[in-house]
Amino acid sequence: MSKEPDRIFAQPMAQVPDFAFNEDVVRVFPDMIKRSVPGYPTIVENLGVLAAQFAQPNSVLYDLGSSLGAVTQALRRHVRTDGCRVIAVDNSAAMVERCREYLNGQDSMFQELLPVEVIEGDILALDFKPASVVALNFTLQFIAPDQRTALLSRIRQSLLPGGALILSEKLRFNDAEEHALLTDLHVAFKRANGYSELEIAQKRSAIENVMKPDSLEEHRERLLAAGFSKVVPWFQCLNFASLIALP
Ligand SMILES: C[S@@+](CC[C@H](N)C(=O)[O-])C[C@H]1O[C@@H](n2cnc3c(N)ncnc32)[C@H](O)[C@@H]1O
Ligand SMILES: O=C(O)C(=O)C[C@]1(C(=O)O)C=C[C@@H](O)C=C1
Repeated sequence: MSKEPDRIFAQPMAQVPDFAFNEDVVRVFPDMIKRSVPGYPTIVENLGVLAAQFAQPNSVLYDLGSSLGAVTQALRRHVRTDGCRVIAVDNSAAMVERCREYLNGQDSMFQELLPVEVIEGDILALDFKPASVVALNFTLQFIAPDQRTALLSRIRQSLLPGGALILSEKLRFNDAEEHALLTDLHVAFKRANGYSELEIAQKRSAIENVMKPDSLEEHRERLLAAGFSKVVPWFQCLNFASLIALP
């Protein structure tokens, strides 16, 4: 994986453009996401551990909004179920190209990994195959809010008995004091990881139009409305959380 440090927002910008998963972001993405999302390495590795418990023989494991394939690689490290294959989907051409390179690297280092297909495409237009594990790792927050229930319903329809959706998201909080505290602590986390006040402020304006976090309550209600029967949070670090949703 690229070790290039994220300096995308380090210089003052006259106008901060909306955040996009372009070439510049792809180059620094491993560094950016690790320094921006508290608990990210723990979530990714354990997503593989969880997936191994839900994987059903001869089914598909989806990594939706796969970026550079960190989740796909974790699925391939942990899932040993017969006949499973991974389908990773992302609509950023730059991400998909680099993701394929990294997965070729994983294939050359390890034997007997699950087969994987990386699709460049919109997850809203995906024709889902019967799946036992679907991972949405910090992807739903970038989907237009009015499209989210329909997407989750389609995922629910594709899930086999015994399977699970694993959904990780940045959260907002309905309680203003809780929201302010966890937002401040997230800023402290970024500062501790070497981001300047300018970088933090410019990144905030870049993502505010494109990334719309929901509260835990909204996630729970929407997942139930989409047909899931049970929603179990398994991880939270500051304002970032991951949930298991059972069909
Ligand atoms: C924060 S990143 C996901 C990080 C990744 N899952 C990981 O764990 O490293 C969000 C990704 O979702 C992708 N994305 C956003 N909207 C999408 C859509 N409609 N269809 C497919 N991919 C999408 C972006 O291109 C981006 O790569
Ligand atoms: O909230 C922030 O400041 C973030 O940087 C979060 C976040 C994310 O949650 O996906 C936003 C964009 C990048 O993909 C990396 C991290």
